[in-house]
Amino acid sequence: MQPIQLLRLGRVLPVVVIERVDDAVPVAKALLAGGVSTLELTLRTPVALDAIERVATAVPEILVGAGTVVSPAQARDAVRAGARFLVSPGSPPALVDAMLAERVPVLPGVATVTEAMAMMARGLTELKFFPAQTSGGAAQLRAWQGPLPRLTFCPTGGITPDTAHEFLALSNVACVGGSWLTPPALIDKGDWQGIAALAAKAAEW
Ligand SMILES: O=C(O)C(=O)C[C@H](O)[C@H](O)COP(=O)(O)O
Repeated sequence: MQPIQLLRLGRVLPVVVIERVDDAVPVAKALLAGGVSTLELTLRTPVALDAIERVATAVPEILVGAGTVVSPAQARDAVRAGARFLVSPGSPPALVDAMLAERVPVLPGVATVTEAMAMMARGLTELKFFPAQTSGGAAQLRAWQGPLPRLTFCPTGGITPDTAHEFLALSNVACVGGSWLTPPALIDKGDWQGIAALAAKAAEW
């Protein structure tokens, strides 16, 4: 799969933090039930790799990737656990090398024109724009359309259901990322229907 195909799988890429590994499969099933076919499981908790493995095994219909990839070792470990794509908040060269070596779609993060140009120079044309809201929001990406016409972004960071449409209206945005589909309060309560309902709203975009 090419990165552009990953970005076009849906208009929203859920960013999920799993604290208890037993929550991983029900969260993935709830997102799928709501019509969302991808999820980015962040490597921010000790159970994250186990959670990726469980989702990859038990819910193969959803495409699970790893987010918050900040070290080369994490890129390798995540793919071994079953991650089918890799997302990073940043794009330091050694990390991007390690992510590309895994031969899965990768979305390194950029927040400036120079960072975006550095990725373009490596032949990467699909990027995460992070942190989207505080790095200039949709206006920033609109300003990049002229000088960087070949790039397509998945903005993430501070996006809400109310602001998502400003980004999705741009020709250089394929999807938006965000954690609002899987709020910790709903996960803690085991409110899988609530998560499915949030996913269903976003799946209509
Ligand atoms: O963990 C990563 O890889 C990141 O780059 C950060 C996340 O994508 C954002 O923290 C999600 O942002 P919110 O939707 O505002 O919660």
